[in-house]
Amino acid sequence: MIQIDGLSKAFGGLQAVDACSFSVGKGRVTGLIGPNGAGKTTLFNMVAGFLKPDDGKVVLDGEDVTGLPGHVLFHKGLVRTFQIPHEFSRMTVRENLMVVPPAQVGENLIKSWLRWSKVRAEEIRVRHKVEEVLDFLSIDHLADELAGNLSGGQKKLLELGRTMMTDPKVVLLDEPGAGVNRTLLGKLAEAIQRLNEERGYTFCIIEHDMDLVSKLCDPVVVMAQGTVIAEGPMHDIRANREVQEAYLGGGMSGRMGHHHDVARQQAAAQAATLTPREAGA
Ligand SMILES: Nc1ncnc2c1ncn2[C@@H]1O[C@H](COP(=O)(O)OP(=O)(O)OP(=O)(O)O)[C@@H](O)[C@H]1O
Repeated sequence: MIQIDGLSKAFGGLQAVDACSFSVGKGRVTGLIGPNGAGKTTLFNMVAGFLKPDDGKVVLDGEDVTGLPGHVLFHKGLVRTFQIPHEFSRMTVRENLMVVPPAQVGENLIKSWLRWSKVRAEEIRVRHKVEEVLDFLSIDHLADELAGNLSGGQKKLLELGRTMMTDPKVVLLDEPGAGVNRTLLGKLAEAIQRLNEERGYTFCIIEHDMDLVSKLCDPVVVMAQGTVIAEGPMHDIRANREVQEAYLGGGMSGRMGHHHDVARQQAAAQAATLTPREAGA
């Protein structure tokens, strides 16, 4: 689905992403993990068209899309979720879904604004879609709530809902689990799983919560210092010595020190330890 080939990006003297290559397979949920500062977000920004790579290629469904801007990729079915913009917090959940532009918008639709019947038909289609998304994510009860009043986890569900409005082919999720309580985390994970299994969505997910990664992602790609150091099922990744060293060595000190938080440190510690189940106990 997406081939990332030798992608590189430097910021001044810092090589944030360094000849990074891997694939995101169609119909899979690929996890992207690695210590703080490994280059994951920078890589995502290049794949989603928000940052121009210095070198390398991004191929989407056989088409070279390197350096194409985000809105062009969006129309090709590749979307990246973003936090709900500040100014949308005073709109309701339903309104937040209504205003997502359809991915296939083109001149026809713009012209059609002159033709009342087509406008009506489009509005009815969008309204149906909104109700369907609210129902799928079990957030119908929040439809008239202001987005600004939602909890962290509810906001993530709404972000996923906004993505669903565009019927994407491949979705890049940047830390869907961050700041989400356990109950909503289960709901979010289930929604991602169902979108993948029932609707064929392909996902690539950056995540620090290793439980969530084990539950959702196969394969898992590990980045450290801008390159891919391991790739495979989570079970193998946890046992991989180079991965353990990346987390315990550079990961928690030195160049990576731009932000630390407890969850990330726990995730790093977790990645380096076999759970009893995985150790065969
Ligand atoms: N716009 C920028 N200008 C300068 N340096 C940057 C910029 N964006 C990222 N970096 C640096 O590039 C390196 C990779 O950062 P990136 O955010 O991609 O890592 P990450 O793996 O996503 O980390 P985290 O898990 O902490 O979010 C870091 O050292 C970071 O400080």
